[in-house]
Amino acid sequence: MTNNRLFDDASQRLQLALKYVDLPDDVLTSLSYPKASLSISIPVRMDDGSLQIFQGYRVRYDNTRGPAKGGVRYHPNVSPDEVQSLAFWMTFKCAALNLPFGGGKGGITVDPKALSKMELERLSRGYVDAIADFIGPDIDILAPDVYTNPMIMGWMMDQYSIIQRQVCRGVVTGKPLALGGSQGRNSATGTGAFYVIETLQSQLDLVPSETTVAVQGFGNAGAVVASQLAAAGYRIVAVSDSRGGIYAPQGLDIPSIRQQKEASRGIQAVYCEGTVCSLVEHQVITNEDLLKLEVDILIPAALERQITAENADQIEARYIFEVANGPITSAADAILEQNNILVFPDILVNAGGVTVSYFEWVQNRSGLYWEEAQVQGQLQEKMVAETQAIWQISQQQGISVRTAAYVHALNRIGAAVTAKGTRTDYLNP
Ligand SMILES: NC(=O)C1=CN([C@@H]2O[C@H](COP(=O)(O)OP(=O)(O)OC[C@H]3O[C@@H](n4cnc5c(N)ncnc54)[C@H](O)[C@@H]3O)[C@@H](O)[C@H]2O)C=CC1
Ligand SMILES: O=C(O)CCC(=O)C(=O)O
Repeated sequence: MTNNRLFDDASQRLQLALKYVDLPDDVLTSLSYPKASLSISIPVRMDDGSLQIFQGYRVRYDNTRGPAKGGVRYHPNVSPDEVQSLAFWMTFKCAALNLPFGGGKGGITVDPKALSKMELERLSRGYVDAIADFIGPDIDILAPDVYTNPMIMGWMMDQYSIIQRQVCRGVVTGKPLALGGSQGRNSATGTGAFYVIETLQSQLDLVPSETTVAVQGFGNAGAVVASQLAAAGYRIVAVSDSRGGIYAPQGLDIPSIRQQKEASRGIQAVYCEGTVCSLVEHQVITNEDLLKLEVDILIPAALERQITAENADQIEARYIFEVANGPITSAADAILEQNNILVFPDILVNAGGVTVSYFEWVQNRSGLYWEEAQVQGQLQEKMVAETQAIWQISQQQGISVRTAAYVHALNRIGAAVTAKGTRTDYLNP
């Protein structure tokens, strides 16, 4: 059965994992609701002089292990339910990677492609004006997510600094380098996912030259993991963006697709409108077709709920690495498991982004900036260690890798919740 609320579905993963941890009921009780949720209206003066009001949100799901941390999404489908679910996932992601953060997330219901750059800047600054009392370098730290980027993070950091009357770099990560961003943050989500796959290469019997890969979503996360896998010799046979995709069994030329895409052309246009790549024989496919391809590795890297009870039986991949947040519903998980398709979960696979965000926050606070090699080295170290730990839990306890990742995260969150106690302990010792 499909849950209508994304959050109900998300919290099922927690219920499953609770069977494999030994934690007091207080832990589950305190993780059942977000700590705080904010809904705001953002008035924006449009270029034509009219006034438009946009709806925005920020949810602080949990902050037991540290300030809340998570991105801001600009998308027409952003809703309170989606933002709360994304903040919930951030809580477990930060714990799975042992980052000293809780989980948060934000969003604005908007189609950013329909706004001019000036309108986008006014919207982003308006969002920060409206949530300024709710965020801060020790409270809740913003970052990029779908359809937001370093330029927007720069505006947000600047607006917060204007409000505080001091430069506040640590309130936003994923900033441009010129404003205190970190080397490697822009590519960190895809690179982190690549390290997860690389770490499991021998356990999964992956020989790069014989391994085919399909990637749904060719943005910050998807394009980077596709590039890294292609550079390591994997055969990327299909990629897509919001307008659809392309499939070439002999393999696609990822660097030239990236180049064209960065020049603002859709994926299909790269091949179909006579560019450098047009000689490669290919088929135009839909996003739904891409998911059903017979490939070794499927990487959903776009939005949530792409693989559901309706299409899970048609998935032919051997392994799925979730680079997007929440691309598989819990009902689909059960079907995939029955069909022996191994799923590697979002809270591990896409955690490279928030890991380098943590490095950025550390650099901002210390005032000491790291070389690219130091960032990559520390990212790799963390991704490898936590991937191995989660894989081991999964093997030892005979549970899915997703449940193992939740068990791993829950043990850390549980220790913090227990150590902190609740205020009622003082009243009723
Ligand atoms: N940017 C980051 O650091 C992180 C992102 N993620 C997750 O990765 C996923 C992608 O995010 P980003 O790459 O940052 O976003 P992005 O805005 O850079 O790219 C999104 C990509 O998805 C495509 N897309 C949009 N709707 C689609 C649809 N219905 N079907 C297929 N493709 C579609 C877009 O055309 C674009 O290529 C999201 O689930 C996000 O939450 C997770 C961790 C960190
Ligand atoms: O970099 C961050 O703080 C969070 C990125 C994010 O939103 C995510 O991991 O889903």
